[in-house]
Amino acid sequence: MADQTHPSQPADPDRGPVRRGGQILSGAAAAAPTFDQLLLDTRQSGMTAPPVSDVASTTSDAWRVLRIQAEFVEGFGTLAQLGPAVSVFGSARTGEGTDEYALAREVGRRLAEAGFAVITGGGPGAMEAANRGAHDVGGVSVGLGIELPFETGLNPYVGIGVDFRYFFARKVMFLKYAQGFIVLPGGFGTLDELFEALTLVQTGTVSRFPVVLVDRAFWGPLVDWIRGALEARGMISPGDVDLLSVVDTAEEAVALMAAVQQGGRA
Ligand SMILES: CC(C)=CCNc1ncnc2c1ncn2[C@@H]1O[C@H](COP(=O)(O)O)[C@@H](O)[C@H]1O
Repeated sequence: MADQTHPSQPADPDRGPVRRGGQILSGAAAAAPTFDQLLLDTRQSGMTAPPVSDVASTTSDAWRVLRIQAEFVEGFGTLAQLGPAVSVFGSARTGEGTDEYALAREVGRRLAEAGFAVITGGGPGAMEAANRGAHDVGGVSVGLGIELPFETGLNPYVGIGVDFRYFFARKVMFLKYAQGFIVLPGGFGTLDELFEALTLVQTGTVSRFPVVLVDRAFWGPLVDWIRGALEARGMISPGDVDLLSVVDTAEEAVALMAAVQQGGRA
């Protein structure tokens, strides 16, 4: 079978310690699958899907629902009192010292200065920078961490942190406790978070929810493709693309959030 190992997901069981659920794990414990893998990755060797008749495995999937439920309870409990907040997404690989990092940090700072809590995925890169910006000015800095098969952990600028085992539970929190999304340049994870929000706004599941893309040069080709392919071929309605705002600066992005918060158009 072809090696499908992702460069950022070392499969070596002898790798160094990893941090999961607030614990430092090493050796066999570090190599053990995450809860999300056990639930979803039934094709990987050692985690084969049970035959339908395997009552014990089927029951264990059912029991997993209780753990999932506990995750929602913890998230709701921690975030219920947050006040106005904006979720900021962007690449986990954005390096300190780059323009993208500075932009994310400025977004975090300006959001905090405007009275918003800053919610991120709690990881490195743009997430760290946005948390850091909020932290710089004494703002509320939230990290919703995710257990991953390789080393991760909440960045040091997270003030309120919740560690999730299931991606889907964590995604509910990004939406439920935010007044809008600011999306910085990023990869698959960022696109996933962006398109989930857009689908919910498009279908009217959430309303008055601004989705702001920062960096025209980066996002412009995607917006052009949405217009030229999705809209042109009738896959979305005319005007759906306007659910996205595209700006170049942190100042513009935060001003849009503040305007919607004060009763303007999303
Ligand atoms: C160096 C590395 C890959 C670390 C991964 N550590 C992570 N920690 C927390 N959230 C993450 C991580 N990777 C991806 N995400 C989620 O996916 C988005 C970034 O994914 P990407 O780098 O654009 O695709 C983030 O907004 C975050 O919610």
